[in-house]
Amino acid sequence: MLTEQRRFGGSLADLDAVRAAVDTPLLRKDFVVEPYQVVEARAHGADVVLLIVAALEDDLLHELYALVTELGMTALVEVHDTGEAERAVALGAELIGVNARNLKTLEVDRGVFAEVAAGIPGDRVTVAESGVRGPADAADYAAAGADAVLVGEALVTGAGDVASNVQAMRVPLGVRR
Ligand SMILES: O=C(O)c1ccccc1NCC(=O)[C@H](O)[C@H](O)COP(=O)(O)O
Repeated sequence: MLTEQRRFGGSLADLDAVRAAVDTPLLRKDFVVEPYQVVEARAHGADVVLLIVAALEDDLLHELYALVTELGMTALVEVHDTGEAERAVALGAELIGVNARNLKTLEVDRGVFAEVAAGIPGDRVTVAESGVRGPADAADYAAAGADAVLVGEALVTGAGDVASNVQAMRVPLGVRR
């Protein structure tokens, strides 16, 4: 759930509404830079908190990661390049997202996933984030080694309803490298 309001129009109220509606694990997707945002995420029912390496000095990244873990949640540690991936790996992050969207320009370059994921050990769960337009992009990310994809826009702009769009993006295990 996007809770970032200024650039992406999300809110904690949206998180509350979805928490009330589903039992599945919920990600708070926001620019988390303060411990209180982690506590707030827990209070609003999130199970996973996004930590964006590019936005966090190492000390703060470690502090927030420890707090997420202490509160019984999981951190999705997001990276955009190989240097950031090294920091995520050194942190001990088990769930690492490679975001193909440049957060400054908002442009997407799907090729970034394969480049960056090459430096992430196989015992970490990798998430390919952004730029999935449909099942073919999900399959391409899987073939490049992604364990999961994070999809936003295509779920609501795709041909079917959200549930059938999600279903269509499920990739058979054999497609993974
Ligand atoms: O991408 C981020 O790191 C991010 C952080 C905080 C708020 C919003 C952020 N990105 C925008 C999105 O959530 C995108 O919709 C998401 O990356 C999915 O991309 P797409 O499937 O291309 O809509």
